[in-house]
Amino acid sequence: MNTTQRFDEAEPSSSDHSPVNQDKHAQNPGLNDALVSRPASDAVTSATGPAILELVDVSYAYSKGGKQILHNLSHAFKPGLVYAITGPSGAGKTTLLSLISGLTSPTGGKVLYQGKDLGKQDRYDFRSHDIGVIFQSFNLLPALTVTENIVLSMDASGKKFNKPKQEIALDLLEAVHLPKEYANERILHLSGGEQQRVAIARALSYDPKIIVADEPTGNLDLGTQRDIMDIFARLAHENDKCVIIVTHSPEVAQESDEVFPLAPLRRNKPTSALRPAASGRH
Ligand SMILES: Nc1ncnc2c1ncn2[C@@H]1O[C@H](COP(=O)(O)OP(=O)(O)OP(=O)(O)O)[C@@H](O)[C@H]1O
Repeated sequence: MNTTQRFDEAEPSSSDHSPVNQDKHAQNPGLNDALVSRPASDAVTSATGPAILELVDVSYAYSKGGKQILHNLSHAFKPGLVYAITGPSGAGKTTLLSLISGLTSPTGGKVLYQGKDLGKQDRYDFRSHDIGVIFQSFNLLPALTVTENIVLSMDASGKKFNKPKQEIALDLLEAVHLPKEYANERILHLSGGEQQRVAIARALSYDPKIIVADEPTGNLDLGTQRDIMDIFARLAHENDKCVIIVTHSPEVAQESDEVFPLAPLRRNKPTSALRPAASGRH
């Protein structure tokens, strides 16, 4: 487990095209196939390898009000693990997710992606290829169908895929345990839990290395919550993704490999205590 603090704000990204992700236009290797069919015994983890994302003395103050939210946070996020960012309301969890996903830049310190300063990379490119974000409100387009929502993200990524996007979308539905009959259903006709699964499928559609989710199990029943967590665990442990989840749920924190608790800045100084993986897997 982990103890830390928080950070950042929303400003346009700089566009220094660092050669960070050399394979970003490579063919999609078929994450969905692996996620559907790979037996648990084949689990792969590179959790002992280098960090894919790193916070280095990250601080953040919103320009409006100037209140500092995060102060000198440092932490390494590795592929192959599920991380839970926890903390009371207002501690800065969503702010931290904005920094990690390149939506905002720290006002102090750096976020490194594959060892290089994210602030000096093309953050649009990062967001459309390298990180999949699952928002609390899903952010799906209600007038479009399930498949159309997924394919839209694939189109926006500019990646080449090794089979038709519609087929990949169907495989992704299977991966998130949504019946294929839902493919042509409009988003508005789906329940909250079903929309959450579509949001996950969409985030996976261009095979990002990092997946972040803001309260992905909020308002879901326990069975659905467990299933969603199982999907995230398989993405990390079998597909070597770095999964970062913001949650208020003790169950979700318990099922993650590492917990990164944020304390409100005014009350507590930054800390760096880590909780060991719940399962002892790593
Ligand atoms: N755009 C903004 N401008 C100024 N202050 C903001 C802005 N967005 C958030 N804040 C403040 O930053 C602090 C952290 O907000 P944030 O949403 O990151 O917390 P959180 O831990 O995700 O909370 P919750 O669990 O309630 O979602 C809060 O005090 C909030 O009022």
